[in-house]
Amino acid sequence: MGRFAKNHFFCVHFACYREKEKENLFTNPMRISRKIEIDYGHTLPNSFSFCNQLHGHRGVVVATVEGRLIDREGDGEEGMVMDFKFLKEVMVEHIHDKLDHGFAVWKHDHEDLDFILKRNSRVLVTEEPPTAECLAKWAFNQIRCNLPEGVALKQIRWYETPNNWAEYEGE
Ligand SMILES: Nc1nc2c(c(=O)[nH]1)N=C([C@H](O)[C@H](O)COP(=O)(O)OP(=O)(O)OP(=O)(O)O)CN2
Repeated sequence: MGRFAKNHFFCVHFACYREKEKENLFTNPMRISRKIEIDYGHTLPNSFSFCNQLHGHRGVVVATVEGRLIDREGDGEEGMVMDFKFLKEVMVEHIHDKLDHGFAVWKHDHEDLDFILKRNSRVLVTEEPPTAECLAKWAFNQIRCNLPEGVALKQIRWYETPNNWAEYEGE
């Protein structure tokens, strides 16, 4: 192949590659994550450690969602999976505002439940002991159905402490 032909071949292929890349940017799904912080109390009554005490955490919750980039020209969310601001609003309404400064208590922990229900107005009664695992699952189910069309929840990561966390990705 001559030099001109070679250059032409390269340019055509490069242009196609750039077009494809641009196309993929909007058609391949991408993931974004948002973090919120939450102060809550809990107790694990059957734990063999100090976790069986009534105690509190500053939890950190990270939601990861997946979707295709919005390509509607002029749209405020153009080039985004969804605006971080809207993801935060969903997390605040359905996770933070249900537990922040409240207490998570296991439904079978009758002794603590009786006391906490008398004492606190914000109580989350859990199906399982309120471990990081249980709360990650709860948070997942809280926001799963509250996301915009075309955006799927992929994971909730629940940090009980800076060193301990659980991840849940649905069933
Ligand atoms: N698998 C799980 N194990 C434990 C949970 C849990 O939710 N899931 N929870 C606890 C306790 O509630 C406690 O909050 C964790 O205590 P600890 O391990 O002491 O956490 P720290 O980050 O303070 O520990 P460092 O050793 O200082 O890092 C227990 N287990």
